[in-house]
Amino acid sequence: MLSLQFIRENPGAVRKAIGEKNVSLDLDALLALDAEVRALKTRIDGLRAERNAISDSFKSAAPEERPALGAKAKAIGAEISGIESDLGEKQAALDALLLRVPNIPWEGAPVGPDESFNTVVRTEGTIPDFDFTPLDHVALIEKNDWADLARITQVAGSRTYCLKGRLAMLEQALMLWAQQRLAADGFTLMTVPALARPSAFVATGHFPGHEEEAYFMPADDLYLAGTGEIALTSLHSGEIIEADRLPILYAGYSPCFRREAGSAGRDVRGLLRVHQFYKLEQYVICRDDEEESARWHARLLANAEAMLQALEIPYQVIEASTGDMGNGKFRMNDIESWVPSLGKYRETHSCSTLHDWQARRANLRWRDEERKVRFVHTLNNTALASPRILVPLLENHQTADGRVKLPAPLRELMGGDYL
Ligand SMILES: Nc1ncnc2c1ncn2[C@@H]1O[C@H](COS(=O)(=O)NC(=O)[C@@H](N)CO)[C@@H](O)[C@H]1O
Repeated sequence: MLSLQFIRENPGAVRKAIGEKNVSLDLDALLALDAEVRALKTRIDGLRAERNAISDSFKSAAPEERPALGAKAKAIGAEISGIESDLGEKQAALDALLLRVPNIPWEGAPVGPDESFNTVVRTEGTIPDFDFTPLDHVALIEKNDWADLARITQVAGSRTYCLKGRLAMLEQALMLWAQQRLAADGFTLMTVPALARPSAFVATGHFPGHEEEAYFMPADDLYLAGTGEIALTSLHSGEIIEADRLPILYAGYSPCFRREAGSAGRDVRGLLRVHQFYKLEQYVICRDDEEESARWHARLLANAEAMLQALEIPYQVIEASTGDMGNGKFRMNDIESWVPSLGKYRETHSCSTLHDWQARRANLRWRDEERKVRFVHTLNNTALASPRILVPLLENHQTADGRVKLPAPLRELMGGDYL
């Protein structure tokens, strides 16, 4: 969310962001509502002042004047409550529109309505040149009995899986390895719940707009989050964080649930796109300073790239277009990992700077050195998301005999050179 003051003072920039991010929002209607709300508040203030003047004069008024004064004060009170109910409705309508105002994208973002306008920033790693016909991850799994991808669906429905044996162990080893790396880098590991209130989805910007992507439990008024970002963004809601506690660095580990409502027919084979997965999330709360946010964006991206380099997975870094980055983002870089069986790169990480857009929605504030209370900045990036990361890992490291050679950092944890 942007501040009303910023919107009033920069309507052109906001209108441009609405257009470049393909947001359906009538800014003129928002500004008109804002003017009406301000006019009603001014009117109420005037009437309250008038009523106060009457009550002040009441004491010194002659007895015969008092009934008329009382009647006037009563009439003013009735007029105020009439305006207040109108104000309440208009304020609610204004608040709903404010939640839809997109963040201003950084000037380096490719301008375009969707991911086809994303650009490749850099490509790292060597795409494997197999001297045999490589298998895809499903064939490798079936050959080695590393998961159940079929019978489990009679229990859990489509887009579900059950990792088995060494592959199940590898997922745990990968997560521990990534958690240890982030802990060594100053991030506090947090195992956060997927259960979350609707307000937590509003805070991140998932709601309004993406309600159909989340599983909902009406009896509890709870949703299942698709990312640990949701719990971490609202964890400190309502607090005023002291300057010396910033930056707060969390490594949020959680199960993630997504209905994939809009993905019918896409990635239906295997582990790329499932309803329940596990993610280690890099999350930063820092002071509202654009340079500091830019430094953390680079750090979160570098952390993820370093992991992919250690795992010897070829990848490319993507600069997200204005239409692909989403409402709340100032900047988003995805990392796409090479999937041999598809002959292309597929997204495995997503790194975002949001400035104070989430902080305003989550009421996340800090007290600066001059004791001024301000909204913080938030950032997030995937550290590892499994089982999707297993797809490039298995496929890039497969051998002619259908085994998988483990990248060096995992061999000790996995007790051997091969999965
Ligand atoms: N349905 C899914 N199945 C498997 N993995 C998924 C699914 N949806 C997302 N992911 C993984 O989770 C990563 C992050 O998802 S994201 O929506 O792009 N971004 C976020 O959730 C941010 N909080 C950064 O992690 C993706 O890059 C992908 O690796």
